[in-house]
Amino acid sequence: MIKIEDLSFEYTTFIKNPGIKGTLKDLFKRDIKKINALEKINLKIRDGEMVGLIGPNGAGKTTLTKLLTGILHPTQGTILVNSTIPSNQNNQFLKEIGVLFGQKSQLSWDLPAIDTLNMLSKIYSIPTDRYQSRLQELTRMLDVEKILRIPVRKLSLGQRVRCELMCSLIHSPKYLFLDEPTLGLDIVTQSSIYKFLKKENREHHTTIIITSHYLKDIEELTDRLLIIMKGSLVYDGSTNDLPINPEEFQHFLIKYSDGEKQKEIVIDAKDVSKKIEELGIEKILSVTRQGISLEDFVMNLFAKKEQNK
Ligand SMILES: Nc1ncnc2c1ncn2[C@@H]1O[C@H](COP(=O)(O)OP(=O)(O)OP(=O)(O)O)[C@@H](O)[C@H]1O
Repeated sequence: MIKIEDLSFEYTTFIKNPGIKGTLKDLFKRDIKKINALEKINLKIRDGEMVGLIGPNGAGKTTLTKLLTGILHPTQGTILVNSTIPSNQNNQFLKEIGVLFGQKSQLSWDLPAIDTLNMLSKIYSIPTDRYQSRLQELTRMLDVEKILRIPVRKLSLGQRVRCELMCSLIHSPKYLFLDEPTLGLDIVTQSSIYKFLKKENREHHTTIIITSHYLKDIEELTDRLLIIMKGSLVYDGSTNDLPINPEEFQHFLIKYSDGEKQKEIVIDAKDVSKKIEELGIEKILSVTRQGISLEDFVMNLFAKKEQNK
């Protein structure tokens, strides 16, 4: 169980004064600026739940993930993950969590992923037979047989993300924290990763908390949605209970070739297949999902709530 009570977090930064005079002044006295990243968050997540955390840039999603994994210590309030305070970072706690930050890599650029995995098995003291069977299971589920022994620098982004997921899960953690794991991936790879995560959750009862900018992705993956805006939790509920249909905000960018020129068109999700058919599949260069504007979405959500009062 994850239990968060009255959690607030404030970053303290130093203001850099401009020019040489400013730099000299900074040597003697630094001006401090406080940023409220999270304010009074209360939340409970049961073991085995899959929860989606969404919010616009700067909402506080990464800060919350860092607090849950013990990288940051709360300014106020408490967090308990399986009755442990994450920022105490005891060894048992570290064995119970898996983390994947989309923009940070656990893999070594010049080494094949299998070397990192072997190293992690030692760090987590996984018994050899358990390590081998988990390695086989993840290799099969993530379809990485052919890429585990290739230096990471030669892999595509999608292949790298699959190897990163292996590293986050090799020690069979009870809690998996994913911060934008599918950033930059095409739709097919995204949905194969989501399929994998659902399976991992179902078969191992792993609690998964996944952060994204995209409401639609979270809707496909989880039943419970948390929306965070400017450091506050503004929605905690089932994706089915959302008073508006997220499809309304979903659109795709289709790039296609029109003779010699490359063209592009933005289109509603519901019209995508019709448009592809119309243009002719052979002309399609790429189809990318465009994130909804979360601000629009949340504004709409609350506008509807106000209307219903
Ligand atoms: N190291 C830091 N020092 C100072 N302020 C920070 C730091 N990291 C984040 N912030 C600020 O805290 C707030 C929350 O940031 P956070 O990265 O948690 O948001 P986010 O929802 O993850 O955003 P994004 O989707 O852009 O990653 C923002 O105002 C951000 O500018």
